[in-house]
Amino acid sequence: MGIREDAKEIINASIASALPDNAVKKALKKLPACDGKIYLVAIGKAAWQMTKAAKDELGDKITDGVCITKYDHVKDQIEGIRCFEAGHPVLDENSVAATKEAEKLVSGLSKDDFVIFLVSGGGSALFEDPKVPLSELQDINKQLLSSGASITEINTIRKRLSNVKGGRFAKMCEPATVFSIILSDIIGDPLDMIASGPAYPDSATTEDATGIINKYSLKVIEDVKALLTEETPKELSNVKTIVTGSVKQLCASASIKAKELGYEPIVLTACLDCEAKAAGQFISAIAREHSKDGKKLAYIMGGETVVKLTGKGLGGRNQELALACAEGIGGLKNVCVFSVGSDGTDGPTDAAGGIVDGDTKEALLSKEITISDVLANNDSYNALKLVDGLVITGPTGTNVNDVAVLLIGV
Ligand SMILES: O=C(O)C(=O)CO
Repeated sequence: MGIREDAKEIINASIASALPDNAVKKALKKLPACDGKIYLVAIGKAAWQMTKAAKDELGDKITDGVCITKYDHVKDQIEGIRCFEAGHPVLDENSVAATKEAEKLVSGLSKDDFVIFLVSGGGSALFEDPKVPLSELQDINKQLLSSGASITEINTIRKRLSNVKGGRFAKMCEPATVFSIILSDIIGDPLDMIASGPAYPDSATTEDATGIINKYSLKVIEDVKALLTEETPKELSNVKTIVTGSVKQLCASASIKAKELGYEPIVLTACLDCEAKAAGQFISAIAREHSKDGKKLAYIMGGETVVKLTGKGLGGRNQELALACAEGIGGLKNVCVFSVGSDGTDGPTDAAGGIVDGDTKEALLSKEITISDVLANNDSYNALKLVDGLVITGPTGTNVNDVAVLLIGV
């Protein structure tokens, strides 16, 4: 089998291991006895998959439920659950309409009732009842997403402009108990930041929020500035939280599969969070150093890089990482690098990420395309498409960050 086929096996195995089904079922076995009714609200890119697992586990014990996920992520109807699709990475009117359904579901509950709240990344855009006009919030989200701000910084702002984020959804559920199961897609599992923490006390402060606006020179209206000075709930007494899945698991599975395929796996980090281009350059330096070692090696990195948009092209952080790497590994015959998002969508594209090898740079040059120009225009999708460099998985049903692997053959 060739090195690219090995790469594809590692991609499939690591994503499959990060599916939330078993984790959700296991967590629900810890659900205390309930004297009232059980409701379900699920948000995020993995919401459908998590809801399906919950329904399989609890069946008719769920009185009613709302599942909100990204477009094309509802795989089928789930009996007794209303599934909605909405805009991501920037929210839209469907995000707001679906969120209103969830709000209605949890209003007027009793202290004996339970809300099973299934949270996954992507929830910030999909689950929203804005405190500012939708168009204003969409504009701020676009500015934040292209600024190079980290997800923690982005969500610190989002929380203050929302009626459901930053612990406020849990407040709406009072006096019912919220049983929150969180699939982590942020490095270090900061529970208040994943999907902007609708059921977790906010650790960030108004000073943090204002600092972020200044740091990235964001243009915001006066109403927004005023909201940033309002504090979010710092304590919640009705929430029990279980965190499942993470990028560490994604890396561990990549490592197991690589070993099975005869590579010596080296997990370098599960918290890669620099600029995508820088990560690609770094990985290519490792490739140049070790490509002549005469051993099959697999360097594994998990995390979530960032992209500071300078151009108008199409791409995503994983595709940029892979393409940046292609520049530095050009000519190395025994090397392949991929970077994929476990959710199956990288940026606003239909690709999960990118895959490159020592021939990629030459293949692009033969089409008069230089990698530096493509990166300057953030157009990695269109370049990789021309050289069989896209990894397409479709929506995977999970969301636990990204994994990048450098494979060195003999
Ligand atoms: O906030 C989100 O929606 C994220 O994707 C990070 O959890």
